[in-house]
Amino acid sequence: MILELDCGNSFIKWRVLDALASAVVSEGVVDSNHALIERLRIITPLSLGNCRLVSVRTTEETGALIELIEREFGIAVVGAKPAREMSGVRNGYEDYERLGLDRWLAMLGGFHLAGGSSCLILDFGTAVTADFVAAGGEHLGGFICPGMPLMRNQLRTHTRKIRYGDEAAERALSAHVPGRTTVEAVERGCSFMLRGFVLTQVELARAYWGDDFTVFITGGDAELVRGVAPEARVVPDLVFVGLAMACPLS
Ligand SMILES: Nc1ncnc2c1ncn2[C@@H]1O[C@H](COP(=O)(O)OP(=O)(O)O)[C@@H](O)[C@H]1O
Ligand SMILES: CC(C)(COP(=O)(O)O)[C@@H](O)C(=O)NCCC(=O)O
Ligand SMILES: [K+]
Repeated sequence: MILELDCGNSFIKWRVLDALASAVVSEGVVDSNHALIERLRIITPLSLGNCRLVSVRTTEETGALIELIEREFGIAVVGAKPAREMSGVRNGYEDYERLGLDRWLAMLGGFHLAGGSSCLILDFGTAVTADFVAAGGEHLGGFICPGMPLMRNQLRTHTRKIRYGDEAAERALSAHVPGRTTVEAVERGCSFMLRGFVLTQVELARAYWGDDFTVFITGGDAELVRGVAPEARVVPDLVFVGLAMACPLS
């Protein structure tokens, strides 16, 4: 079996594939290395052969996780590395190593799923990112802005009177009418910021490519913007699609 990990700034997304990498055996989201190990230990039968991962965390943090997995399961861990060019996509950053690896893999995955035509990749995690890949594979660059967790936490930390818990936040997002409580006003307001971001990015893609492009939406908060661009493909495992391309096993 193959263990796949996507280590973002807030959460570790994990999944276990069967030995042929043809089916997902188990998957989930955890908030710490410890929770990951605990969660994996209860999968039976578990016979991991190898592990591939992508991380946007520090070298130290990523190294510690790799060491932990190697020790715990006795398997080799392969980490995705930055590249100037891969699978037909050319990294557009002035310094290609500075581009977030999660963005890079989502681009590889998106370009592949789009069959090599132009695509716009939107990722709604701790941060929100947009990346533009033209037909032919040239990465034009992208945008980074705060995601839902950062926006709501900024309001909670930098104002005196915006205070609410996670459960109220979740309830508030069941509708999009103007809020009549603080939690509704903030959660729905931030959600509209994300939705507005989708629209402006799609507008920019249209200016470049007319109607000839595919929009991909991924990341933990993808559901908040689903439906804003009805033509968009919501692909929760887009980073994993790219991870398999960047780190083939065997
Ligand atoms: N099952 C889930 N577990 C944890 N967070 C989730 C889940 N589903 C949606 N989310 C939301 O996803 C966001 C984090 O997205 P994610 O892509 O995991 O971020 P990152 O890659 O930066 O760690 C948070 O706002 C969180 O509330
Ligand atoms: C932009 C990001 C913070 C997004 O991380 P995430 O929200 O997925 O945790 C990450 O891709 C990153 O650290 N990138 C390096 C900076 C850059 O891409 O320019
Ligand atoms: K991410």
